[in-house]
Amino acid sequence: MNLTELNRIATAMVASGKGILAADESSGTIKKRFDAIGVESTEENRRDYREMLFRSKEAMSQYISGVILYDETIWQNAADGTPLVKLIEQSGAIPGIKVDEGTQALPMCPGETVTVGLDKLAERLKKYYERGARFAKWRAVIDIGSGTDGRGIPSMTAISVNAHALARYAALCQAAQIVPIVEPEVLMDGDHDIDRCYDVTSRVLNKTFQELRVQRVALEGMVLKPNMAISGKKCVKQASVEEVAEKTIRMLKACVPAAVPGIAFLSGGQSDEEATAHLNAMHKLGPLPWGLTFSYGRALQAAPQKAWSGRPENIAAGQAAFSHRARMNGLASKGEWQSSLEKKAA
Ligand SMILES: O=P(O)(O)OC[C@H]1O[C@](O)(COP(=O)(O)O)[C@@H](O)[C@@H]1O
Repeated sequence: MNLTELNRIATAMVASGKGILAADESSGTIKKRFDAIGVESTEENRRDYREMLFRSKEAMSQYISGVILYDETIWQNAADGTPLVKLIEQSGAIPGIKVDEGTQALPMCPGETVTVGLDKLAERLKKYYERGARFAKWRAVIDIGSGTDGRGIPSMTAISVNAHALARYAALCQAAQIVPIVEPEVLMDGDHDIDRCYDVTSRVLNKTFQELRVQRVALEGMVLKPNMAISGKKCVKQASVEEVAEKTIRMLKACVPAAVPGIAFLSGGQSDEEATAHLNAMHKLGPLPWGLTFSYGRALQAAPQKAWSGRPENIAAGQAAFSHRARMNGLASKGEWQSSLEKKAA
């Protein structure tokens, strides 16, 4: 393992003013997104849509540091035969790959899951590296709620097995000279308040870093992709932007060692503008010990998906919508965003 090189890539992934495009929706998730805009989820439509994003010159060259791909996409070529990975590289961004294989029900823990995909991972990573991937991603999913048997979740069992798998994955990545994005997502579904999210996320992060240490993962060669400390979607009292920023930074400072080069948030179902405003507000609380940016899926893609709607004549509009969101988030990653910039563009 060349840790200097892993650290160089991890640092580039969270460079100031840039962030990560999460375009790694699995087949089920992209179908849901396409259903919402009335587009059939065929291999060609998925390719055309993603090609549109990767050919968005302004967004890709100025505001996007890296792109997380799904297995299908990393092997796909653009309509003119250029591998999509090459389009990303040519724009100056780093290609990455989602390597988890989704979740499975966790035995003895009703309503909870464990993320799978460790079998043969070493061999898969080798092939992805040869294809150009320089980082990878694995998402663990932790739910907050009463649980199907009323005992309350998450259980320590779910937190522990997911942290163990994340660390196993991260160690395999580093051995393959690939930077692991470690993503323990605490879902914002439910009616819990921000303080419950803060407590659960803190437990999850602490356990994850404990496992990373036990399994000898070099913290200097990884990126963390966490959720923010935020109110559940159905919570009657929604925390303000300032409260989300203040509690998220307090939580991360308590749980994430400064040796980690960067943190890149998931958007988790926040609206586009909320996700931008929260990241921006956090930068007002600096200086921070790590790079802090976005790795958004929905909050970067909802607008371009709508503008495109599967029509070739809408490609320019889709790219303009993507470039706008990328620019807004790029500014937020420096604390330089203002809501008036959104209105101006509209
Ligand atoms: O399709 P999956 O595997 O459920 O992944 C869901 C998505 O969640 C993410 O981790 C975060 O996306 P969001 O910003 O939309 O929450 C993406 O990288 C990924 O595409």
